[in-house]
Amino acid sequence: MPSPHRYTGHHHAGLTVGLLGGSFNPAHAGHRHVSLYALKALGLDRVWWLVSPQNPLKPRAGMATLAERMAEARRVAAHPRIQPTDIERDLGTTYTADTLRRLTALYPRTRFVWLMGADNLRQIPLWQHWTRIFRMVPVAVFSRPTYSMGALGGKAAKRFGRRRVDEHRAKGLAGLEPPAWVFLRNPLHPASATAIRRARARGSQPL
Ligand SMILES: Nc1ncnc2c1ncn2[C@@H]1O[C@H](COP(=O)(O)OP(=O)(O)OP(=O)(O)O)[C@@H](O)[C@H]1O
Ligand SMILES: O=C(O)c1ccc[n+]([C@@H]2O[C@H](COP(=O)([O-])O)[C@@H](O)[C@H]2O)c1
Repeated sequence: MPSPHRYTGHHHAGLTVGLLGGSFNPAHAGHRHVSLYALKALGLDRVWWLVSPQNPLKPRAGMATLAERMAEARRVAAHPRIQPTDIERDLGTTYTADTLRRLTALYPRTRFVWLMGADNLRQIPLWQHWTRIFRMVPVAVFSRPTYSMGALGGKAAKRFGRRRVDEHRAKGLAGLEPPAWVFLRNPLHPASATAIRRARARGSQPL
């Protein structure tokens, strides 16, 4: 199957696509776990893993090449509906607000949902034009060990508090007018890329 960005808009007519942006340095079972949960809970047709050329807030040191991260993401995804893509490289975007503006223009009939872990809900007020992200597409946030409480008490959750929908409406989220977001009570998954990098540096398995 070709990578998603080589499709043209009309092939995507009517599809509902979750976008999981990340450094994927490296991809791990946690990414796969939340993607499978999102496919089901949100009724998505696809999840695209947007393997970021470079997170604007993360150091370049220790970042594997995009080609290496893509290759590992393909191995880890191993599911026909989970599609790693380096489309941000082709679009020339690193800021999520820019990526979403370009994707929604390129695929006008596709319904996109932005997916992220609770750590990023906490951090998103530091992203460029972050409120535009909430105004462009519905957002689904995954529970993640240690982060969920802090995220729900954070600035983004408060700012868009009145636009939060209950999880029992998660299936309809993609069809709601943004801003609309849901906090998913998915089973927790402990994997983290930081832990994997540390373990690899020590030559051991992550705990
Ligand atoms: N175990 C997990 N549970 C829930 N969400 C996760 C999990 N791992 C990653 N995510 C989410 O997936 C997206 C991409 O994650 P990313 O590639 O940054 O991995 P990471 O493990 O958070 O990396 P790092 O430790 O380097 O920050 C982010 O929105 C992140 O919150
Ligand atoms: O737009 C921004 O300013 C911005 C700042 C930090 C992170 N992001 C995006 O957030 C997603 C998660 O990044 P990461 O590195 O935590 O996996 C990824 O798609 C990044 O491009 C975006």
